[in-house]
Amino acid sequence: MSSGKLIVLTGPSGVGKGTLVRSLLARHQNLYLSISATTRSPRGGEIDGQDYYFVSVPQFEEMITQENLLEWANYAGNYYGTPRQKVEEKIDQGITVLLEIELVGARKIRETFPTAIRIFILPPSVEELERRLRGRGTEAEEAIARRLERAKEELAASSEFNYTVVNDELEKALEALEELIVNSFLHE
Ligand SMILES: Nc1nc2c(ncn2[C@@H]2O[C@H](COP(=O)(O)OP(=O)(O)O)[C@@H](O)[C@H]2O)c(=O)[nH]1
Ligand SMILES: Nc1ncnc2c1ncn2[C@@H]1O[C@H](COP(=O)(O)OP(=O)(O)O)[C@@H](O)[C@H]1O
Repeated sequence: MSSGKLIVLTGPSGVGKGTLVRSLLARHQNLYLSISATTRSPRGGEIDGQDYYFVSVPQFEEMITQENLLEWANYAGNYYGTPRQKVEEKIDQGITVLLEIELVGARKIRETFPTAIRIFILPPSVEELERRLRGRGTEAEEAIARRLERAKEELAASSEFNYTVVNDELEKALEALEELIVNSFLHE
């Protein structure tokens, strides 16, 4: 059996990564989304072990020390990281794994997992990105400002990725992503 693929999705906060990933998983039951660990507080409606593993800073630092994370980063004041074991298990089983992670983590994966396909999701414009982020209504103004600041750095790095997809019309962006993922199966 051949190994599963690793697909990395990165893009600024508010661009629609979560929305796109949810739709992809609904349409393709054979994809596995890695659940990250984070020290950020859960948002209303988020479930521990489903959206994230919500952990304390000492717990997260222990995961780093024990080398339990495939990659990790500090983003807008909180730690985020990919638990290693599950991802490796799924790939060994021939299952395609999605990581939805920020830029520092995606760069790390490029080094440690060079066969990963790294896709950057772009907004139609910075104005629209800001509208989506505010429209989501999940962050306080200070957190929005930090995310927008970080968005500029991330957008400037989009050319480092294997592919970019503009999330203007959701359905079109989904089709473009599906195409890239399906192609990754064909070009072994
Ligand atoms: N490096 C890394 N980034 C992650 C991980 N999990 C989530 N992120 C990224 O952390 C950033 C903040 O995530 P979150 O607080 O859920 O906010 P949102 O993306 O605005 O909904 C996003 O860019 C996520 O893609 C992870 O395991 N590793
Ligand atoms: N193609 C799109 N057109 C308009 N709004 C979108 C589109 N994709 C996502 N959104 C909206 O933008 C907001 C941010 O999307 P979300 O998936 O939470 O982004 P991210 O996970 O990248 O931070 C949400 O309110 C979502 O419904």
